[in-house]
Amino acid sequence: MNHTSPPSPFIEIDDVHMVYQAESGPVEALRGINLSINRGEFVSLVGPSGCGKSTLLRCIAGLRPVTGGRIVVDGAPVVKPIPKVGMVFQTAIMLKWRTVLDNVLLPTELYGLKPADFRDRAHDLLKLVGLGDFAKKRPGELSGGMQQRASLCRALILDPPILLMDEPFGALDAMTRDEMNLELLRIWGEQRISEGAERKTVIFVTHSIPEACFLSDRVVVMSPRPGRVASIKPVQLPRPRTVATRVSPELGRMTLELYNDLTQKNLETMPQTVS
Ligand SMILES: Nc1ncnc2c1ncn2[C@@H]1O[C@H](COP(=O)(O)OP(=O)(O)OP(=O)(O)O)[C@@H](O)[C@H]1O
Repeated sequence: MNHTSPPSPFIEIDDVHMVYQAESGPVEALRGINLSINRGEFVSLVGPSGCGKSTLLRCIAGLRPVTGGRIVVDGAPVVKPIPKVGMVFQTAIMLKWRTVLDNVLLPTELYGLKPADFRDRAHDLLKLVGLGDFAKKRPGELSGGMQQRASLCRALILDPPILLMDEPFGALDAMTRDEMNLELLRIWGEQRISEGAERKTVIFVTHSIPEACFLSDRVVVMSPRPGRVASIKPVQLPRPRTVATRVSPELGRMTLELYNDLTQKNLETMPQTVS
């Protein structure tokens, strides 16, 4: 008999509830979330505004304690902020008086490490995202897209196995956003920063269904608040995904399916265009 059990998921979200104690009274943000994510998987979260996507990311990172259930990362329950995580937010929060390089190196200081030991890696990462010549510039001299690239480098500086991204490209223009999608996929799996490095596990929050489909292995659709998992869709588009993938009928079909899931309507039969 074969007693080998399948490997346990890298991130396990087990019946998670989260209630904020706001001044106006309790706000139930998450109700009974169950989700297992494997090592190296790229998972997107989509759902209506206020359904708890950011809350779930914060709980996974250990920045917010759950009020029910539990989250286990790499076998250990999350009870405080975990260093295994790099976070990227909608706007690149950069310290404007520091150079781009010193902004990228910030997490080393926060964790009491020597920034000098990470300088080479910071330069490599900046080169990887096309900012090799901007290390000495101040953030104010960079465009929004460039700043977001730099904040991606900052999230990657300690080489965390998990990347949590909260609408990271939502504030960018459409062309830059498309470029950043490709950049992210390249960093995630199609080019490793160091030989033998493991593919990162990514959880990506977005309001854009086509973006979620384009990037992910699976898309998790959340219901309106209190957030629950409404459906989980595997994305079977081949990798590497390219500009051609973006205009493929398969991506269109998948996007429509997810719109239908989200809106609980069959948009295919409605006299309107989906953009
Ligand atoms: N610090 C807080 N105190 C009280 N309520 C909060 C707090 N943060 C979030 N909430 C509430 O919890 C719910 C979920 O918020 P959250 O930001 O996680 O949603 P979201 O899905 O990320 O929204 P969006 O898509 O608009 O960014 C919302 O109703 C929000 O008002």
